[in-house]
Amino acid sequence: MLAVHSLRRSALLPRSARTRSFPLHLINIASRPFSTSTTALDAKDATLGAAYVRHGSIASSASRQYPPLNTLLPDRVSGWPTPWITAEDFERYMGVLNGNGWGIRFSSAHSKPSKSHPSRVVPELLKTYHFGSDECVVKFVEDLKELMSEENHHCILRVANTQVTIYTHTHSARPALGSKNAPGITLRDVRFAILVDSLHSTESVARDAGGASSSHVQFPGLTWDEYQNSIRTTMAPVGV
Ligand SMILES: C[C@H](O)[C@H](O)[C@H]1CNC2=NC(N)=NC(=O)C2=N1
Repeated sequence: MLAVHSLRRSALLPRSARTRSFPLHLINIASRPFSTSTTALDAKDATLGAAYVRHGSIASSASRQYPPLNTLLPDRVSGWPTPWITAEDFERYMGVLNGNGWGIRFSSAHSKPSKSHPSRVVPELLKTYHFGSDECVVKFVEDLKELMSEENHHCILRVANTQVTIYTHTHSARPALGSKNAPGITLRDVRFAILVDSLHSTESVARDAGGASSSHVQFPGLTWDEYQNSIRTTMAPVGV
């Protein structure tokens, strides 16, 4: 596990070696068919790995076309706690995010226990990126660090050789219908995920063969009802 804020800049590539600076130049991410598989992710993260399916191997009987991710970037969110995504947000963003390799999981791995939320289980967006070299991983992580600072939004990174998994949820958040604050997925996470994808695409373009690779793991898509159901069964103690 690698918390980005623990990375020392000196351990990373020098600024002069970098090919991109903010603001982000969003490039087209081609819209691709997305399988509307209704397989729910297991609420326990231990079994989640079993739900991983290689991109392209999911049956595409009910595929839909979604607009390119970069046309969907939500505006910067202000204010805390941030509301959880609504059914409308879910419909608008989750299909296309899922089609681009993002999944939702419920996990207690990245949240602290509190009186109002003893189970610590939190929904989070996650995606695994594969890179062609260590240098690309370092470059990606450095750019991520900058993105987190720009967005004032902090994710968890897991780096395993040339594979980087990103997990994002909003700590200071509020269920749409609940009265108590509880961490969850908000438009901050959706926006962050889209920006990370554009970052990765930019890295791919900036680097020649042997650089970033666009291959990713495809998660099964969740319906809004399945998402709500998982929230109810895993986060019941917070009264949502
Ligand atoms: C005060 C500061 O803006 C907050 O602590 C921000 C920082 N980064 C954050 N990142 C995430 N993921 N969730 C938050 O609630 C959050 N809060």
